[in-house]
Amino acid sequence: MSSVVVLWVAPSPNPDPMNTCGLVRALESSRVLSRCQRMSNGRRKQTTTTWSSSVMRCRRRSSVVSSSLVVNPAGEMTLSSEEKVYNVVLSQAALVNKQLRSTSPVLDDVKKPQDIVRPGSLSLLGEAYDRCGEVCAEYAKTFYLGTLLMTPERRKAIWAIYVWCRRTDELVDGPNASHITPMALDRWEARLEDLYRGRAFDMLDAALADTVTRYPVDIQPFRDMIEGMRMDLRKSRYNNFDELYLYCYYVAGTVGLMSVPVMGIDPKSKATTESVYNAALALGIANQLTNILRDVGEDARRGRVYLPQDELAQAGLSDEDIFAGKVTDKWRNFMRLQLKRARMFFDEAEKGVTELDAASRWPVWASLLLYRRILDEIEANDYNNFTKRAYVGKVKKIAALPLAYAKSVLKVSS
Ligand SMILES: CC(C)=CCC/C(C)=C/CC/C(C)=C/CC/C(C)=C/[C@@H]1[C@@H](COP(=O)(O)OP(=O)(O)O)[C@]1(C)CC/C=C(\C)CC/C=C(\C)CCC=C(C)C
Ligand SMILES: [Mn+2]
Repeated sequence: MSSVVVLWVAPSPNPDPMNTCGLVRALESSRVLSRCQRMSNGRRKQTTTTWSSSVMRCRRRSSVVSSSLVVNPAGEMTLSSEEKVYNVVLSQAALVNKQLRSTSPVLDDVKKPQDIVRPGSLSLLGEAYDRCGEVCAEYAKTFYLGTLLMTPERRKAIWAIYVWCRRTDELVDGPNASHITPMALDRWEARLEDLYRGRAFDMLDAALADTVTRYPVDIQPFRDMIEGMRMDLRKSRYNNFDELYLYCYYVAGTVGLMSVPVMGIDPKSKATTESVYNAALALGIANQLTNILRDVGEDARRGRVYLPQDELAQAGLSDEDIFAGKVTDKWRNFMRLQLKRARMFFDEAEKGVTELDAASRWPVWASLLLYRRILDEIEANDYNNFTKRAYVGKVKKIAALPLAYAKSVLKVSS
């Protein structure tokens, strides 16, 4: 298990049972707040941070240097989502440390024995990966183009992961979504466990089964993504940012953790593996927050509000305002803070992109720049995310690609 040291911090004499810690003050003070950052050996050091969440404000309210604790709806102190997720980051980083940063031959060059002894299955596997590439090209053209810069082995592995994620998302978001039950998700998870044991159900699973034998990709983020889909089935409101953070980790932060072992870390990088994983997690969270802010109206029409209820209340807003869909000054102010937080996660992510293997940086930069642009478009729409979909036009999209390329070559962050 992970070596994270869970600091027990005495609860404040007057804990906030509703966890109503808000975003405003957290953002105001985020640059000076101390955050308990973990070091690669599992110890922690105090450092200044730009991260912000209502959780942090709770920590301060506890009048301690730092706490990993929040108060749950039953009024009990419990580990914050950030802390729970960090345990996954640590175990994934440990797994990768063992393999990616060892002096063993580059994984790309390793021929798996079964490829040599079973040539028949090799071509089947080849077909499976090709199909993954086609699906990827169909659903995410820009991203697919980016993967073409990667080495052939890495590109195929990323396609296989992409396809598994896309299929998982389609279960709850696709045309058959209304028939999906928790039991169906249990079956999907059983299939995942099987493929990790080398027993693939279909050819797309077979591609992933092969990928996970080639790269140190832990199963936990995959399980967690399925958990996120379960959460989506049973929950349509989020009391606070801590709850939302966990959801964002499940459905998107996991993608970052799955991808880095394949994309690789620059052998010249001085960053800790853990910090790169943290950045990958941040990019997933940033993307999902952006997705949520873009789709407020669309989600509301499905009866869903992914915005933290306590922050809405603090802004003088409620679900009714969202269903009414009127852009008021209250809404604009609320949105400004939400955008600010999403941008902070993008900033955190940027620090890690430059540490990735050179050939993997471009698609990540492209995806980061393009997704972050959606936030600018929400502003340009005067925060009307009820009836206008923030969209990055083709010209802007194309213009972002050489910029992404330059950033990946020059190894700079903005
Ligand atoms: C280069 C790159 C982007 C690699 C990721 C490849 C990959 C495996 C993607 C899978 C994405 C996927 C299908 C996820 C399923 C859940 C889901 C749909 C999440 C939402 C994505 C946006 O998709 P879309 O706009 O199509 O949403 P709709 O379904 O239409 O609503 C998400 C918002 C999140 C996806 C999360 C990422 C792409 C995380 C990327 C992070 C990394 C690749 C880590 C990079 C490393 C460092 C160090 C920064
Ligand atoms: Mn979706």
